[in-house]
Amino acid sequence: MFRVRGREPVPGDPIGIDPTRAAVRLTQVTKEYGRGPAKVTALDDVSIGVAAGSFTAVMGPSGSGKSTFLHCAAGLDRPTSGTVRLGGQDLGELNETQLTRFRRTRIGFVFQAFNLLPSLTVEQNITLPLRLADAGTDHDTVHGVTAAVGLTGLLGRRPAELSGGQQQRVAIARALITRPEVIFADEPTGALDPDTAEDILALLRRAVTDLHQTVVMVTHDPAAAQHTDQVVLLASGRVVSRVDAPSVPRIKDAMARLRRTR
Ligand SMILES: Nc1ncnc2c1ncn2[C@@H]1O[C@H](COP(=O)(O)OP(=O)(O)OP(=O)(O)O)[C@@H](O)[C@H]1O
Repeated sequence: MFRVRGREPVPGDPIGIDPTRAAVRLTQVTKEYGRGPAKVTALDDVSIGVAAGSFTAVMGPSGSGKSTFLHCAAGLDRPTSGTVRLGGQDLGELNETQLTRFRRTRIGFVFQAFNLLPSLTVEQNITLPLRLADAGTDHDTVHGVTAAVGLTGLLGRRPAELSGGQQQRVAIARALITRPEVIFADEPTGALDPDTAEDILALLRRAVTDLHQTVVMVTHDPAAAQHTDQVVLLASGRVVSRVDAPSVPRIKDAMARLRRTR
């Protein structure tokens, strides 16, 4: 992701990634909250590309802009300036209705709190994005996805009848069902015990490796981030560092270096 090896960024092409390989591409994105003395620059001129079929972790200290990055990249919020392209679509060109439809059909979301609808069965939760998009629910696709996430046999249950790890599997299946351009995951293992968290991260890894999905995950946890292909470190709203082929020691080292320079 980001820079093709050996290629330096050039003016007008701040990212240096082959655009045909970018699933998400932010160009000079700034996000400000408030005005005047109360103004906060949560993202500060961020240019970054995420290659299709990659697994990326976004890390950084509290308040560094991780959630804002995720919200802007996923079309949940609009940048103050700059452009976000997802699957070739400039999100700034879409009105609110179009953007909502785009999110439903082209983007998958996985949250720490699972965000399942309690009154729906597992199967109904998983197929909800298809029904919201007026798309047909093909039986083979539903069963393929539920088997891939290990939920076979649980389709008739309701979320309250599942463990936390099983609920997160439902959320991941729901994110996968539309085969989105990108799945954005916000602390997806934050509410899980370490063993269950490992299972969920392995599942996200398989979504990338076997199903060729693109996953962007915000996390505080180096143990979670080591499952990814690259870690992007944010500080004060800027991308300050990147760790390829991350391991826990390499991530901790990069974070320690970041703390020393702040
Ligand atoms: N709606 C908002 N209004 C005003 N300021 C905001 C708003 N949302 C975020 N901020 C500010 O923007 C900055 C970045 O916040 P953000 O939530 O993106 O950081 P974060 O890295 O996700 O933090 P954390 O790890 O604590 O969740 C912070 O200074 C925060 O206070």
